Amino acid sequence: MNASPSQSQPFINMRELLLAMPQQRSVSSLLETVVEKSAEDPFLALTRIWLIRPGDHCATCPLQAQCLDQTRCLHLVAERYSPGYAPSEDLEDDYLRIPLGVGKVGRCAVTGEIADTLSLADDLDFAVSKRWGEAMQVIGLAVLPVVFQGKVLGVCGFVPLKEVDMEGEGLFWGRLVADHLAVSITNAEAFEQIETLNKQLTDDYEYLSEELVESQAFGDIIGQSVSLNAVLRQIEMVAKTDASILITGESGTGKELVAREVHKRGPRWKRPMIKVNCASIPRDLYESEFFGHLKGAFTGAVQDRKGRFELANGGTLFLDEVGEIPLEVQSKLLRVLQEGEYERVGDERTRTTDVRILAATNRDLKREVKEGRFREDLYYRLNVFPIELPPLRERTEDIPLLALHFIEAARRKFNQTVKPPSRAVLSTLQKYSWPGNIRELQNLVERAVITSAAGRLKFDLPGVSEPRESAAQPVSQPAEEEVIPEAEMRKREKENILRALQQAGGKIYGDDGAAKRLDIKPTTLATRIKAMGLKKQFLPE
Ligand SMILES: Nc1ncnc2c1ncn2[C@@H]1O[C@H](COP(=O)(O)OP(=O)(O)OP(=O)(O)O)[C@@H](O)[C@H]1O
Repeated sequence: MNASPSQSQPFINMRELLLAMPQQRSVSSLLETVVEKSAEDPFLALTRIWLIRPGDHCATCPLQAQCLDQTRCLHLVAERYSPGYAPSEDLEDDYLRIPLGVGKVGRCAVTGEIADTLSLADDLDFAVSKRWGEAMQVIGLAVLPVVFQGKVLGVCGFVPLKEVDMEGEGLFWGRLVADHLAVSITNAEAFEQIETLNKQLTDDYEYLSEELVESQAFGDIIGQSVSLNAVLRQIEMVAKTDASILITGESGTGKELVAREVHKRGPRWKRPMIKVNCASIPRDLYESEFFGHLKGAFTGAVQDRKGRFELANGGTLFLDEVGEIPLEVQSKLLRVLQEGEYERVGDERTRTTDVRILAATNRDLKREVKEGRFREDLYYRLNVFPIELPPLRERTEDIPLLALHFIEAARRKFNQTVKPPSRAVLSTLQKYSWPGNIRELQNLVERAVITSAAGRLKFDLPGVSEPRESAAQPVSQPAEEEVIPEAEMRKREKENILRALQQAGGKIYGDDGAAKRLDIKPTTLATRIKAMGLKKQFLPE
């Protein structure tokens, strides 16, 4: 039993409670606060709160016939016994749901009026256990409606001890708590709604941004060859990490394009990707280019200048033609890559930077290492994840697509009307060996568009007589690949999601959830499920 409350001041906690209530941002924390603070009051044995909620057991409720509203009833949403008053045995649980209009609590919810508090027998009607009440010698159950702007939200029940003047001071505090509770519930519900809407907005935003990225996925990188697809998969895999990447391949194979794609899809996409063309820097200016300089540090340093590492801080630094960096600069580069520290030329102050390094070269860096022209430790630093771009002659399937892509781009750029090339022309383009790779193809197409007469493209392939336009059909589609209509795509996406949900037993989150199987974020999946109206079928109620 509780220590005698006679020395304590009744309802002392209630003042604190009144201050704490409006600060709660969720209904559950609010209810917890009320019952917790009330339980600390030495004059209360038990506090219970019921709120009106949709009826969930109406069909099996034994009191259904007496219920005045067969769709809603009072749900016990919070309760707390004061220390020393907890029942030692399992009690009947009739009070978990109370029909509107039934018993003292149910009547209070209908009339919105404070019920008489001192009749023990009635008090215990469907509200607290009679056995427990008698054993604890409580005087009854004070029942107060929780009313906001004339609408009854629920009922508060306080079980006071004998010492309490429940008709006077007790009633006063009880009323204050119930009234504050009504306002605080309404506020907390509004907060919860705002939170839900906010979350939904964030999810929608995330989803839409993802959709946008997906719709632009590799939008700039054209090609469907097996070797290019392998590169695209590598990009997809590594872009999300912060790993350094060494992109190798002949000149004009798209190394810079790949670097841009990696940056765009990486964690630093909001910050810039700074490019340094290491082949175009004069030998004695490398340091200044990388790390910056102070005014007067050398002849020509007329003002302070930031280096590329400083500019790229927080973002990505793309070291193009990295194999051209002289040995003496390589050690300084290694230091900044290892420790993130560097000094501007002419400055003693050590600065720090945080950059993701993407490097590209058309040299065989391994051989450069072997022959002592490239530091081995730097090579391994840069080559955490290698991506090798195949030359165009090894992916000739991509040539028609690329040619059409460049024709369209050049047509718009130079505002020219051109006829699509015939299959015969595309086939000739495919047979050419393209020493200059995609850049060469692009240049050739641009020239053809500029010099086209009456819309007829004239490709000037070195060493090849002019490819003849046959009378055959012009090619509008480069390959015989199936084009899937939008509605069909949506259908397939929906089926795929359903399949994943079925396999995951309706579970979205977690390692065995559907989102993992689809390799998308659970929030994204949840939004899609909602948008596709799949919720009812697959989500747990
Ligand atoms: N798969 C592709 N789809 C569309 N355009 C491409 C593709 N690959 C390369 N290009 C285009 O070809 C040109 C050369 O590409 P890029 O500059 O990325 O090559 P690179 O390998 O970095 O060349 P270099 O070694 O000379 O620096 C660019 O205009 C680029 O946009």
